[in-house]
Amino acid sequence: MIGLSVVLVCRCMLPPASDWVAEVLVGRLDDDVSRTITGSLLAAFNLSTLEDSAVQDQLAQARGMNGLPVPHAVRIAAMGLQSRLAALGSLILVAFYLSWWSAILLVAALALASQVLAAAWRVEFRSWPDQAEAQRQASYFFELGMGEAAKEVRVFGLATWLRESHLDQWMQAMRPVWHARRRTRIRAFLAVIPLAGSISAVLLYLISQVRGGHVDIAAATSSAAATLAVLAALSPHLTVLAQRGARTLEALDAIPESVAPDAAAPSPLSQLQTGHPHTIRLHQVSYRYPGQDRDALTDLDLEIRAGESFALVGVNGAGKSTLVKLLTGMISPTSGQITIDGIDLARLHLPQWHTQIAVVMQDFLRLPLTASQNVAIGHQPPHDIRAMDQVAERAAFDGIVRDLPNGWDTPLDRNQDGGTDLSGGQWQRLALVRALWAAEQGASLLILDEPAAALDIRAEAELVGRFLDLAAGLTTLTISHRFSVVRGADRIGVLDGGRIVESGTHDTLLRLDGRYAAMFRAQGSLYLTDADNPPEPNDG
Ligand SMILES: Nc1ncnc2c1ncn2[C@@H]1O[C@H](COP(=O)(O)OP(=O)(O)OP(=O)(O)O)[C@@H](O)[C@H]1O
Repeated sequence: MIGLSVVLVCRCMLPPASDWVAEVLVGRLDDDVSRTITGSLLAAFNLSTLEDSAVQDQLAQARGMNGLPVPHAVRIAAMGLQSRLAALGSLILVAFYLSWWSAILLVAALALASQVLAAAWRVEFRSWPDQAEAQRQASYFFELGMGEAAKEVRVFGLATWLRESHLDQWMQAMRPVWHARRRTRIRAFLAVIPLAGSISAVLLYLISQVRGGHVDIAAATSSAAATLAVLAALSPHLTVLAQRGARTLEALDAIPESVAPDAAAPSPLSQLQTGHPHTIRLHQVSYRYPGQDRDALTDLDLEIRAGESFALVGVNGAGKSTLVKLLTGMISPTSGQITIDGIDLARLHLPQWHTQIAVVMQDFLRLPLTASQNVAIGHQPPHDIRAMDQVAERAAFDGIVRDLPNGWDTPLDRNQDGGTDLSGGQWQRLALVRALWAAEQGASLLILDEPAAALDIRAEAELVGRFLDLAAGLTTLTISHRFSVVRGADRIGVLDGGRIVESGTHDTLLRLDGRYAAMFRAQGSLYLTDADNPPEPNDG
């Protein structure tokens, strides 16, 4: 009797106890999972790793897209454990009140049904990982319509196309799963027949025992309830799901290695001398994006001298932004070498290199933070806001700050209390102020990649000119399609077919009458048709 009481008490206590343990574990795992995924992603300096579709699939698996998120798996494992222990309790009751052979028959039938059903579930789950790409695509189409492209999608009437593309990818992902599900349902149905037969046989035996007076009514009631409760233990999907969770855990474990192999600093690291402008050399540098069949840059030789303002021009797709990504260490050359003051960039500690760079990209950051935080991002915030005022004044941003409801402390985000937004051109000015602020903090290489394309041509030329004056003495790399912006640089390089095909001052290149001169004339002739924009080429 004591043994039985223990079994009953354990059965009652088990669910809350295992739920509690599971929740404690889930709390810890949730934290670990998000730290591993976001931590690894943010630690990855190499953008090509993040763009790699194999890494994308692995990330999707680690998030549980094709299996089960790890925390859910823990809850499911706890439920599986509960149902097994509950079944064990029921079987002990059957063995005690009725007969050992009844319990053994139920165990055998339960094990058989569980095996067959688990195999059926496995077939279905095996079809999931192959669908990672299609599922990602489906989510992409959905998010495109909801996120940054929401305006264009609607204006261009792309909603139907997006919906159909989303559905198409989703069906492509789900069809094999549904097919596997249909195939396994019949097997699952057949698997429960022996179990149902065994339960019926035990119940019939129980009735015969009651009629024969061998079992009293209390024992009969307990046995009947326990026999039927065995069915509740038939939960093989819980086991299989928990196993899927274990696979998710494996994918999660592999992430730091595959996403951010570059996060571990190369050894031995070289120390860059700071406090002066740097000379950058590219020696026979080639770069090919993963999965592409041709180079974006080929055997590129280039020297940007310390303190020089260098400008790069080239048609769309010539490789200008790729060069910026290489110089900032976001991608590594497929072959060749980049050196900074003679030190291989691959051997520099990237965070240290980044303190030396101020960059204004085409798609620069717009953060939902205050104006001053947006300027100081990545560098020291001002101890005294007057220092930032001075930088803003030099970049003609002071008027914009004055017009903000709360000056530098205004959140540049309409969703926040007292927040506002800037126009595209004002944001670009802010990005330039950010670069100047970085220079104040010690950055000595300024990279401007189409720095003010949202401004009109005169405002851009005026702003970039002013910016380059302020940055005099630092090494600057300016990329622009506008000749009014690049013509003032110490040296201009023309990038074509992945190589620098011409370089020199504006005047030298015009005299050369090559690619630069042709592009300059072409742009000039366009402006000649616009009475509001004075022609520039003739005065070069
Ligand atoms: N993430 C990427 N994956 C694959 N190919 C890419 C990727 N980014 C750029 N490319 C390709 O590399 C080449 C160089 O692109 P890049 O963006 O460097 O040109 P760009 O000179 O900056 O062009 P633009 O003037 O239009 O900004 C192009 O052929 C482009 O299609």
